[in-house]
Amino acid sequence: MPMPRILLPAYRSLASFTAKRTAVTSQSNQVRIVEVGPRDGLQNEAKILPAATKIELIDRLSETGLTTIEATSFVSSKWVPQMGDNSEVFRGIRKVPGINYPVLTPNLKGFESALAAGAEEVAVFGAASDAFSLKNVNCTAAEAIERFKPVLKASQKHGVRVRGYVSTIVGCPYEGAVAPSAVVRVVEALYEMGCYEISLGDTIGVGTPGSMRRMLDEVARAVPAENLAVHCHDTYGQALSNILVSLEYGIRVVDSSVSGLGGCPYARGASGNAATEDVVYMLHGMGLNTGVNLDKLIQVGRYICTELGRPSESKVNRAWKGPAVKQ
Ligand SMILES: CC(C)(COP(=O)([O-])OP(=O)([O-])OC[C@H]1O[C@@H](n2cnc3c(N)ncnc32)[C@H](O)[C@@H]1OP(=O)([O-])[O-])[C@@H](O)C(=O)NCCC(=O)NCCSC(=O)C[C@@](C)(O)CC(=O)[O-]
Repeated sequence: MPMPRILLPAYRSLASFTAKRTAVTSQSNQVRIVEVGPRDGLQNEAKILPAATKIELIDRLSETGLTTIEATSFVSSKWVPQMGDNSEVFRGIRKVPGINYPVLTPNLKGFESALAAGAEEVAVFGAASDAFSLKNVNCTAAEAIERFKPVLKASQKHGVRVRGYVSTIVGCPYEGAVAPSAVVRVVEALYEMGCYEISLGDTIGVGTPGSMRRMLDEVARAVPAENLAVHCHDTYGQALSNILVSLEYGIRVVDSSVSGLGGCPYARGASGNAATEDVVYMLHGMGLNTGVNLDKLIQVGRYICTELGRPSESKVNRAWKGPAVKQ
């Protein structure tokens, strides 16, 4: 039977990983959501919430069935004041067994502070474009990779898992379109360095299914799909479509932010992530399992939006009339 056209790119990209394919196929109904609202969401909100509210947000998210909740970032508070209470927040949250609470660490100093606060998983964050990297972490993309090496070394010593991010995977706010080969370079470097998963960030949400496919055609050949995640901002309203494309490639980890909070303070014009409520609604509607209780998640979205004094960016949240509505 001829393969449906929509599945062709996924088939091609996975074909070179025959052994891995079995694993992907056997888990293909399970999608893991990485909730980034408390970090990516709140780092870009004008209103800085008290640590107690952030802790309450994370504790409520822990009740929804999510298994990964990015809690905060150990970056300079001069650069990102919204995350200046990182240790207090991380120490204050209830650590539910079975849930990972990763934190961002740009360098060894951040890693050491995260470790002291009790972090068991960290994320290093690189970029495919130098101009963005310079604005974000004050060094080029290649220099950032050098800063990660001691972090990876220390993490191995302390048994801490490391996730990697690559920003500007299809477009940079300062350089424009980004070549897939530039993304591959950073993804490969992070993978070879020991990151267990690499999240591909469309930082300013300019990607379309076309540019995502062109990028994934090359990236999914370089690194197995089971080690990749996607992180799609929704600036141009393309996030769900781009996530759908990533599923075709066998990717089963999706970053999203409750009620679509946030963005990156060093990416001009970037809006929030794909809203977790919208992502979960779409995935469940496709028969995929996330383990997330959508009704509980909706309530958390409403809670944090009330605290921030702004409406939810999630269409599902705004429309939600209760779990009786058939998806
Ligand atoms: C990376 C640095 C620190 C380099 O900043 P720098 O100025 O180049 O660093 P430095 O090593 O020269 O140190 C300067 C000062 O910062 C301190 N410092 C140095 N490191 C740390 C640290 N870890 N924690 C706390 N303080 C730190 C250091 O101690 C010193 O303090 P001083 O002597 O002036 O008092 C800075 O550029 C920074 O913090 N940038 C923040 C970047 C950021 O958080 N961006 C947002 C997250 S990335 C993102 O959102 C994208 C993503 C992941 O979501 C994916 C996507 O959407 O694409």
